[in-house]
Amino acid sequence: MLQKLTGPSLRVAGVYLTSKAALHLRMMSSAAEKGSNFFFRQLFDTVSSTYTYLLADQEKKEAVLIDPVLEHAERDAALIEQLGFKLLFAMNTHMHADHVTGTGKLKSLLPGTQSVIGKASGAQADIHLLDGDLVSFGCYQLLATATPGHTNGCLTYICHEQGIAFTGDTLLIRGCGRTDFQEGSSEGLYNSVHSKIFTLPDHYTLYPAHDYKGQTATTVGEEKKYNPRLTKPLKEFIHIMDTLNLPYPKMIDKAIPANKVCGLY
Ligand SMILES: N[C@@H](CCC(=O)N[C@@H](CSS)C(=O)NCC(=O)O)C(=O)O
Ligand SMILES: [Fe+2]
Repeated sequence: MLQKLTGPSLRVAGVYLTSKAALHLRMMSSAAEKGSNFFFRQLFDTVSSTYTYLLADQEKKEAVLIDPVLEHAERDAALIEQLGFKLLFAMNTHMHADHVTGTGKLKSLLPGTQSVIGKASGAQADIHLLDGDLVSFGCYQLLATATPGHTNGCLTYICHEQGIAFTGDTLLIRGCGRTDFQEGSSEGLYNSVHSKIFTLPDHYTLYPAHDYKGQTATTVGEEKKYNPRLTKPLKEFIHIMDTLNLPYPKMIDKAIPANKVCGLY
């Protein structure tokens, strides 16, 4: 289920929740104290070093998949079926440049699944999210939070009930997404991270879309202290980003047109 944040709101960790969402959050906090039925699995693509995340409510059996890779759509669908979950949403954090998304293929492998991406990405999908939209699965919610900079349409998905966030390529472990293509903006990325991610509680665990060194997760507190780029003043950050000299992603000319149509090209 997709909800919009409207009406009275409560500020929690730098974001505004409607009174309904805030009530839900308080209910979930007490549920977590009693024991959680939250399912979490981090999956990996060795070719593009992409992480895919399967989240589910194990009682209600409703699941979401974040940043699936086309070549692993069968693997992911088989896992979801084995676990008895219903995949509600196959979601992207942004329009990827380094791999083709599996969202379109998952829709045909698991009928009833809806594809989801940020509206500002310019990509096709069943559901286009705006900043502040809530994506529900079972008794859990992901708060879509606009974090432009790596691309215009980048979203960070925050699950306040679990104290976790999926940062896509906006914030990588001890790094961040490059800003030299897809309408990238170093200043935009810096502001997104400082206003939307570094304002979350220090203990929140952050899961990126990629890691190239075998690292799996980080926390807000760690990145605020040790991120070698984002701990610097804005001017220095922009200089770092301007002089990264990263090679052009090998798949970009194929991936972007394919990802505009959910990987179905
Ligand atoms: N070599 C890889 C691409 C590596 C790359 O550019 N990664 C992106 C995220 S995927 S759009 C990035 O933002 N990297 C930042 C960094 O500091 O590494 C390929 O050819 O696909
Ligand atoms: Fe990216």
